Amino acid sequence: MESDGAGRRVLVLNPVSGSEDHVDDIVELAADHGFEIRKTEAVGDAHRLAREATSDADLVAAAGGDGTINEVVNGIAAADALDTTTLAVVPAGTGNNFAANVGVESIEHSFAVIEDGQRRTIDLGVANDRWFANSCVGGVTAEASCETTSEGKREFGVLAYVKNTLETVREFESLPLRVTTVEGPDGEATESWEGKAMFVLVGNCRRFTGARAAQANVEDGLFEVTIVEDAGTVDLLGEAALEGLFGRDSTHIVRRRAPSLTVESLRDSVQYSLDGEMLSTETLRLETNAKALGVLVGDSYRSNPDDDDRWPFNGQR
Ligand SMILES: Nc1ncnc2c1ncn2[C@@H]1O[C@H](COP(=O)(O)OP(=O)(O)OP(=O)(O)O)[C@@H](O)[C@H]1O
Repeated sequence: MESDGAGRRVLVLNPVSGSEDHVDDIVELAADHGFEIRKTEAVGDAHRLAREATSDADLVAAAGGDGTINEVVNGIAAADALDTTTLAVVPAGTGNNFAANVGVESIEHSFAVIEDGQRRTIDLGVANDRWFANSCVGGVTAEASCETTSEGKREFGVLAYVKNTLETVREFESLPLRVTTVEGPDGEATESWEGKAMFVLVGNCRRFTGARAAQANVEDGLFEVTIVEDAGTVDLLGEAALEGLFGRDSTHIVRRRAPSLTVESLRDSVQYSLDGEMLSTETLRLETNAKALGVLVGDSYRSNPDDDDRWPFNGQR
């Protein structure tokens, strides 16, 4: 039921995300919870439908995977309605990374969160002129992300992520890049890294560590940046080699925290994946927009995951 005093509720539904068997359940639950339902029919519809919805709805739910959420966030931003809109997520994609990171476990659970969840104001990222909620990844990961298996998409650690990606790619050329991170509020210095990278992983809501815990601090105005350097002739698919590469003593991983950064290709255009949506460019400028959007979150969401998790920056690893 629509709660007292609430404005209109619109649910943008991608009927072809994930295993495509979610439509009936979501339509029924959404109607029970007072939502008007707008189904997408093609790529780009979720953006348009969300943009249109903001003119008279203050709660917009995105039902689909990370790509659908990305379009909905961009639609809300295009309507200049980030300040006045609350986003809810109904996980109906393959990996549902963003939903997991904000503590939303299933379709049924998402409607419980819509009624009783907490509203947190989270950071969003902007990459050139496109918004993203979860992560921006460049390099082989981006090119391979559409081939990644659903099981692989649920693996969160950088080790599993990189291994899974490399298994889907036979030949890979590393990227000559310059990554310049800008100084942050907690003493982070402006730093420039230049070299050959296999991956550049920029997490807003998502972190890429050796651990499986996936949620980054999404209220701190900072990205968590992980550069995986080209490891040369190592057999990358060997488990032991990967442990050596990406383990705690690794010299092949560069980590930074920064409110903004620039990734410049020293060769051709690079493919980036923004929450799974592709962008190709030579120069990518990334900025956090601190506390940009209200999102309904479940109980397992942590405003500061470092309080109960270990992260390389807090000196515990
Ligand atoms: N009706 C439609 N027909 C075809 N494509 C659509 C339609 N509606 C949305 N799309 C596109 O489907 C793509 C994939 O959707 P989405 O990322 O939400 O699901 P997924 O890939 O199954 O899940 P995840 O990204 O969480 O792994 C998006 O790029 C979106 O633009």
